[in-house]
Amino acid sequence: MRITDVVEITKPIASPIRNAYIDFSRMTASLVAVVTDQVRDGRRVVGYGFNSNGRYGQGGLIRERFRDRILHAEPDSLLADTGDNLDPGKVWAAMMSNQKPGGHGERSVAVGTLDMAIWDATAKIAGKPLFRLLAEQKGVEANPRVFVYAAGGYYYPGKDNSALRKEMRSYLDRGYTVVKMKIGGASIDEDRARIESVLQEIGSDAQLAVDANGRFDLETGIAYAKMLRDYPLFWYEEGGDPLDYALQAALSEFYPGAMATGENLFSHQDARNLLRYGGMRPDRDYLQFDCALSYGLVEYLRTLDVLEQFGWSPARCIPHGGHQMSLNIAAGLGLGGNESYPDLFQPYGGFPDGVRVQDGHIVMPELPGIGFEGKSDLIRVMRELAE
Ligand SMILES: O=C([O-])CC(=O)C(=O)O
Ligand SMILES: [Mg+2]
Repeated sequence: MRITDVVEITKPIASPIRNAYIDFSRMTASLVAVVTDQVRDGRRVVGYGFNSNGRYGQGGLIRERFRDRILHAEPDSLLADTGDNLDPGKVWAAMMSNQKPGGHGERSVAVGTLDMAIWDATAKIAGKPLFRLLAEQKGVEANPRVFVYAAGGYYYPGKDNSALRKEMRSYLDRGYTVVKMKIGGASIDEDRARIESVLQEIGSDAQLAVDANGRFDLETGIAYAKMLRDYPLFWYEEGGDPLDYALQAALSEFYPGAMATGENLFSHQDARNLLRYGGMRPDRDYLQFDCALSYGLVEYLRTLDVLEQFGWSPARCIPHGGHQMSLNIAAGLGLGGNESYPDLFQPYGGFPDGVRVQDGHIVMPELPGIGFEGKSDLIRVMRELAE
């Protein structure tokens, strides 16, 4: 068997929203297809992938570098020892040949996008949902019921606190028990008023997480920590620059509640440095590494090994990104849950049709691969690319 083609298209996922750092008015994402010569249920096996929001499409890197490394590799060198399926680890090694270590830049997004498609193809060839395949490989029991929380609460032209409350209420109406909003894109007094307004709205029906998107310097991060600790929040996310581990450690001295970070760390080495130097607390904090931005699941498995080495449970991981790939990892390998953007970044995010959030959880359907075929608006754009 072999991979016969790798195709990429860069698609807009623009919206008028803004966090504390960027707006999404020109945001794009790469959609990729990895075409194989295999046929299952009368259809050619094609694996699909896309990168999460926030880092733009990676068409240049995918088309000019990584695609060729896959297609020029000796086909048998990409296969499992059984010879009847791909080995995602070997495809990963082919993509990363002749790459220096460190300085991860955005090549990790290009590789993560392709890696998603390779795992999709691999699980489809095996005829199983990816989460079942992962649990089997690891020798653990899969749990198809996954915690999800609703991320939104962006700054938006003309959006006042009543619109923010209405947005959060709509997430509760859709079954979520944790909601997230942005902070750091307004004054601290305004943000306090926004938080109080949302807390009043959700009452005891749900909990609130807040996300500063890495905006704060140490002084501002501490000022926010002191303000935020007045409230029973689910977590305080990404206060300062993602690579400033000393800042993260200092913030935790001022914030006794749960903190979350990691969506902008793109390698297991960066993850390890966060655990070494970031003062993160394994009994309460959350890690948000997103495989689609950070060299894919082959690398995420290394990151999970690092966690284990440092005494962290995979249950402390709730990845960024809101895609079905991380849902599979959560269900297969026991992560604590996954992000979800109920109203944003469609058709890429979200769940297969018919999956409903109940009591803050979804149940994974038994679809071969990642499950894209179960989401009609998504599989339509995927098939336009390669079938
Ligand atoms: O606004 C963004 O870039 C997305 C983000 O941080 C999140 O989902 O946690
Ligand atoms: Mg975030």
